[in-house]
Amino acid sequence: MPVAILCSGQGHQNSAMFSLTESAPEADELFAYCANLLGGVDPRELVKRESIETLHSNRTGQILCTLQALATFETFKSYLPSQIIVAGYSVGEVAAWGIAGLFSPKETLDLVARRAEIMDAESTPGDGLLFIRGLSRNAVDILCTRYGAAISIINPGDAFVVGGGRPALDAIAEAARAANAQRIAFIQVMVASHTNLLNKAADDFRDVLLAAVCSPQSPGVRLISGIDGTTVVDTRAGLAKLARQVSQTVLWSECLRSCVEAGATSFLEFGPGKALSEMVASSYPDVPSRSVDEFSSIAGVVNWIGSHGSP
Ligand SMILES: CC(C)(COP(=O)(O)OP(=O)(O)OC[C@H]1O[C@@H](n2cnc3c(N)ncnc32)[C@H](O)[C@@H]1OP(=O)(O)O)[C@@H](O)C(=O)NCCC(=O)NCCSC(=O)CC(=O)O
Repeated sequence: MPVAILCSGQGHQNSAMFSLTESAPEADELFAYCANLLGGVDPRELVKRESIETLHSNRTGQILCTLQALATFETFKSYLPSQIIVAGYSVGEVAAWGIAGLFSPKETLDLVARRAEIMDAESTPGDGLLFIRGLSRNAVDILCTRYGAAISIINPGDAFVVGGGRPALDAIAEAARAANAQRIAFIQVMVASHTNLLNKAADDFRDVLLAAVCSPQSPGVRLISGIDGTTVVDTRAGLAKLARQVSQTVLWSECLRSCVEAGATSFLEFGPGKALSEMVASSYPDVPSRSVDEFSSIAGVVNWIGSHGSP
């Protein structure tokens, strides 16, 4: 009974994001290592003392989200079934490669810090992401073309994330409202991820990835590629896609479909937040899905895994 692990993207960093893992001995080394990437401050302290804006700055946000996924995996990996599927949403895809064993946890954190720095170097203040639900793909494409933005992520159920500069996103939000979109929300992400504004960043990140130390994939793990929802079978081709996702649309609805077609009998989101597990609940109501963020104890997660993903 494979469990599909979903690694969250940026947008829901918060002061309590490490409340389950902060005392887990399995994750302690990772927190200590991460402090080196965060100006010497332990991330468990940092999330409590820094402003919400700082937690959502691009580099800090990418590192915190990746740490959350890796720390959660270290804490719960001995309870997971022998077969898992792993998919990452946006920056979560880098963490997914770490969970699949292709990068060590420390290498994964170093890579995500470089990814963020490279993206920041190609970004303009005001760049960001806008969520729109309730318009067709065609209607969103027309708005993007008209105002100079692009679809960053395709979620299930006529839900899209659009990326671009702030003036373009403001104009699209207004036009989407006029077109009676059901939900329009700015996401707390400071880069126009997965759009052609980051073409150069994708090229630069490819060079970083190809120079990284990559190990064979862990047995029993199926890793899903974000830009097309296919299973990674060839590491070099997969790395090229991991780089391209920086400037290319993420087909998240395809990723979820692939997980289900590969036999996922439950989904566990590693957080922060529960947006991905809620998307699963809407699209695949018969498949149990939860986020680790919804549990108040390690034992609660272990019990859930035990009843939804036996070996
Ligand atoms: C943007 C969001 C906050 C929007 O979520 P919301 O819940 O507010 O909005 P929603 O439209 O999904 O849901 C609103 C209500 O509508 C319901 N609802 C959802 N889909 C529906 C459908 N198809 N039909 C009818 N109702 C529906 C929901 O259950 C919910 O009900 P009810 O109100 O009853 O609950 C969320 O999608 C989110 O957190 N996404 C993750 C953040 C993200 O996209 N990050 C980008 C990462 S980029 C990144 O990481 C950059 C990088 O580094 O590369």
